[in-house]
Amino acid sequence: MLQLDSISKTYADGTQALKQISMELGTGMVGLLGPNGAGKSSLMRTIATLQDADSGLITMNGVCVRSNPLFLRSQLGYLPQHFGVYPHISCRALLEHIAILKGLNDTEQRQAQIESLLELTNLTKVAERQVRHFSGGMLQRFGIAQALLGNPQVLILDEPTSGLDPAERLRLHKVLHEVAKTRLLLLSTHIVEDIEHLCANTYILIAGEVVASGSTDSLFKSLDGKVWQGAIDIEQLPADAHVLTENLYYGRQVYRVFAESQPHPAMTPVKPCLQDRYFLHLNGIEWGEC
Ligand SMILES: Nc1ncnc2c1ncn2[C@@H]1O[C@H](COP(=O)(O)OP(=O)(O)OP(=O)(O)O)[C@@H](O)[C@H]1O
Repeated sequence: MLQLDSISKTYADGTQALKQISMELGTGMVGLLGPNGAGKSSLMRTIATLQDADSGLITMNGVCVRSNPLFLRSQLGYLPQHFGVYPHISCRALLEHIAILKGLNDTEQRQAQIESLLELTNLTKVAERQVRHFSGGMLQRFGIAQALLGNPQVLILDEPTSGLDPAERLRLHKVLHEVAKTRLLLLSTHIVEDIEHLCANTYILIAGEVVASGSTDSLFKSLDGKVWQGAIDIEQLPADAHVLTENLYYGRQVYRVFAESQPHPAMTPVKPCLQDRYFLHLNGIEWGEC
């Protein structure tokens, strides 16, 4: 549906935010996982046609998006990382206002769509409340409802779960899962659990580059037999063993380590997870299969 070929972007101050990004995106939820400053928002804004790339190709169903931005915009819903709302207006009235701006002119159809989006995002009961009284999670669900007005085939969400408490995050996950059944949903996040819960396919973006991509489970299953865990003195690790993460469990420092064979007698093999693969790249660990 949406294809990116070697997209690059350098800002006026010389920051190279995107380096030769290529992606093939079909229906369903696709995760874009990366740390702060990786280029996620730059990529989202570029795909959403809010800024142009310096080079490369973006096509939507075969149509060149960089030269026909309106073609994608007419099928696009976008929720930026930070979005503003008119605070002194009810949720329903604001959706109505945005729907009209989006050109939903048929009153009956517009209202039916608003009702179904309120339902989908669990906002029906609070629809008459002013959005300024909304919690962070409600505000994000409102953001998704407004992005879905007009039934776009592509939905881009930039870090929608940032700052939400665990219960709100799970509530939002349910909404996103539902929404992605019938469209492409590109989800940018630095939260590994978001991707684990939601995305069948993932791109890992670090310093403007896609360093890994594929089905989410294949990304970490390839580390099978190479991840070890234990509370050891890391000075005793051999040179070809690399610390992925260190965690405290009840005051004890426990390391997860990447190594082709058992790096220390006190380390046991553990099932790899997406976080292991993510930290492999974040820590700049060289591995032949990356
Ligand atoms: N308008 C801009 N002008 C100059 N540099 C920019 C601009 N926007 C982003 N950058 C820089 O580009 C790089 C990528 O930033 P971007 O916001 O795309 O990353 P991100 O992965 O979304 O990070 P975060 O999660 O912190 O928002 C960073 O070094 C950032 O400082």
